[in-house]
Amino acid sequence: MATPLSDERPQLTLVKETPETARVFEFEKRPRPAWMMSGEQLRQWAVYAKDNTVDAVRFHATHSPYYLGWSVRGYRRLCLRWWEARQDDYRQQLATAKQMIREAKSQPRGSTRAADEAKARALRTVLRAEYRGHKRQHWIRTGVSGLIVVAGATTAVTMGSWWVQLLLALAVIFTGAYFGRPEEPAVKPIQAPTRTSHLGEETMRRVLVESGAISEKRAEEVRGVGLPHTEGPGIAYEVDMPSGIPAAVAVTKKQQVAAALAVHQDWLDLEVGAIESRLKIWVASDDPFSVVRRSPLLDQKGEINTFRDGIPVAFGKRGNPIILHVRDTSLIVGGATRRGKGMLLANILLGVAKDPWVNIRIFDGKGTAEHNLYAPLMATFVKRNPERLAIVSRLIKEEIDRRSDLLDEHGYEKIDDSNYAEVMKLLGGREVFIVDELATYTPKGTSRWDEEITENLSQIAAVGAALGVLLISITQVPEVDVIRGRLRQNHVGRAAMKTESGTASNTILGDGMTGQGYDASKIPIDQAGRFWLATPETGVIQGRSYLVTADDKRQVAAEAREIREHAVRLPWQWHDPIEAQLTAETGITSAAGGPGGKGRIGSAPVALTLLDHLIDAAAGTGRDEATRAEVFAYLATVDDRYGYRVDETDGQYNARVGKVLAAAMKAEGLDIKAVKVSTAEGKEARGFRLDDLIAAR
Ligand SMILES: Nc1ncnc2c1ncn2[C@@H]1O[C@H](COP(=O)(O)OP(=O)(O)OP(=O)(O)O)[C@@H](O)[C@H]1O
Repeated sequence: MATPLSDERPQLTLVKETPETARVFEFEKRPRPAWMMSGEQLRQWAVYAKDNTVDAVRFHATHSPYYLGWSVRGYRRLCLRWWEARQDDYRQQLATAKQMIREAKSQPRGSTRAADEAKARALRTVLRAEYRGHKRQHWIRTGVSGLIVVAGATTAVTMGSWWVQLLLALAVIFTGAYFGRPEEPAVKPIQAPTRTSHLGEETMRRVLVESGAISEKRAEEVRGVGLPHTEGPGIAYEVDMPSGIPAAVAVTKKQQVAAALAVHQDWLDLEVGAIESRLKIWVASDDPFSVVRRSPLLDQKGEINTFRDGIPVAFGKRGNPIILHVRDTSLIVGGATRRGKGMLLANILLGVAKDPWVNIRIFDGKGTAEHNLYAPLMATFVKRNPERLAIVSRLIKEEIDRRSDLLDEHGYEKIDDSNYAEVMKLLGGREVFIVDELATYTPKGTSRWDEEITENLSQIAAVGAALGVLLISITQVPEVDVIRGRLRQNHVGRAAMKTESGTASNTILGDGMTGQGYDASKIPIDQAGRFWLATPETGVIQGRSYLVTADDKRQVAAEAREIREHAVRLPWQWHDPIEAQLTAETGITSAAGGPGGKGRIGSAPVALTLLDHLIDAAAGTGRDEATRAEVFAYLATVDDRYGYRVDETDGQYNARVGKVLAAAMKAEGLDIKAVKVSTAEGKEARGFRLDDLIAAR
């Protein structure tokens, strides 16, 4: 018995498998517009369309004076076209035929001349006939279309109602306007707008999402507050973050925000606004420190009260002046060589020089001529003399005690704006005590007095400010053995010019500052004078000092001299207890730079080398370089061998002192080559650059 076929077995068939029917391509369903699907949407659409129409009518109505102008231009263009069509290029062709006749006539008599002339004349005749025909045709076409237009218009005007006339008038204007459209687009597209110039709500949404401060789905919740507006060289704006997200989140993403805006993070300010969720942003589309600015003090005449008003020494990111209150913040300025420490000091000096109540005392450890111009104003001015610094710093410490007692005796708690004038008279002014180049004085082993100097300066920095004694220390060697821990800590204000390394930057600004983004080693090399400043009043900010030229210094020194003379505050006009004591102890004064007026004083000055003199000579020109002639002239003031001899010609003099200099340089082991420099008149000459000389030191 045959077993029944199991269900699982495939059915056998003799017919080949039928191929699958070809798939019909399926279109995606066409989406229907929302207004078709719902009455509500349709009503909205109608309102929208109506508003648009009203807007369009209003816009075009207010622009009708333009369209009338276009229309006039359009009809003029049509007339020109009509005239050109009438001429076609027959005139040109006729002119060519006439030229051909002239050329044929100019040929020598003969068969070719006659034949060429005949051919040209025949051509002219044919062209004239064709031209006449063309003009006739043109007139007929003009006549017919003109007749239709005139008849139609007359009928419409005479028989049509007012709206037909209106339509006709509009058609006339429209036709003219159409042909009279301006050839250039009326509004030129703004040229390559920078991304930052579009700072607004939309940009901020994108930027905050791209920087990772908020998620994409919350971007719509970012709201602009007020309008983006220009502030200094950039644009300022405020936005409210989505609820629950503090603005501080965006502030921590400064680098990413800067990247999203396509700017450097130094060109950007991010701050938390009046409420936690409000973000204040300021951004420039270019480096705000790439410019050089002049001190506003140079235009200010008369005396200055630096205690009350401070000194504008630099400009900030937004072009705003950075005011240094030389009042209760001792300051340390550090940075690599030629990076602008001296320029910041020059700005401070502009202010204090014109404040008659400030006793300026400078200990210049570099020994250059940088401060010589101010010498006549200075209560104390000494170059490279550690022993004298040790004495003066001790005397200033004693002066602090004297001041404290005096204030106490007279019932003053401290110096402030209300008692300023009386207290100044009582104390004999404020002290601004500047040590320019700590490395000459404080590192271990530089002199017998290094410990004493470091200790005295640390104490003055710590307690002096409250009693009107302010210390400003400068160093190009920001290393811990130069600015020993206590000395640095006691300087409340710190300014770091470009440094060689992040460690050097931290030595000035404080440990861990690079980690927070305050790294002076990252300051661009081509922006001398730029710095990070940390003071209690300013917080940590960036700035660039104003440029002060040698001429500016001269001008200010002269003004300051008058101001101080008038106020009876020039060094010899008032009793200075510190200089009196110093003279008693050492037998020599250093008021106004001492007897020579250049700060070279004392029984044991650091011996000045030839290199010191060369540096003085180059710095003294105000151009940071000196020609050989200028160097010789300077050396002649310190060494007789460089002076002119009787009967010596210029050539002989130059040859002789050139040899003396070469021999002296060799003896000191100085290997500095004379290079091309500019003279004061801008010509070329051989000489020495200050940078090279300082590098040699
Ligand atoms: N704010 C500034 N704007 C423009 N140029 C500046 C500025 N500051 C400094 N410079 C330029 O840099 C040069 C060096 O500046 P400065 O003499 O102040 O440096 P320094 O750090 O004191 O040098 P040194 O190491 O010799 O003490 C200046 O001669 C000037 O040309």
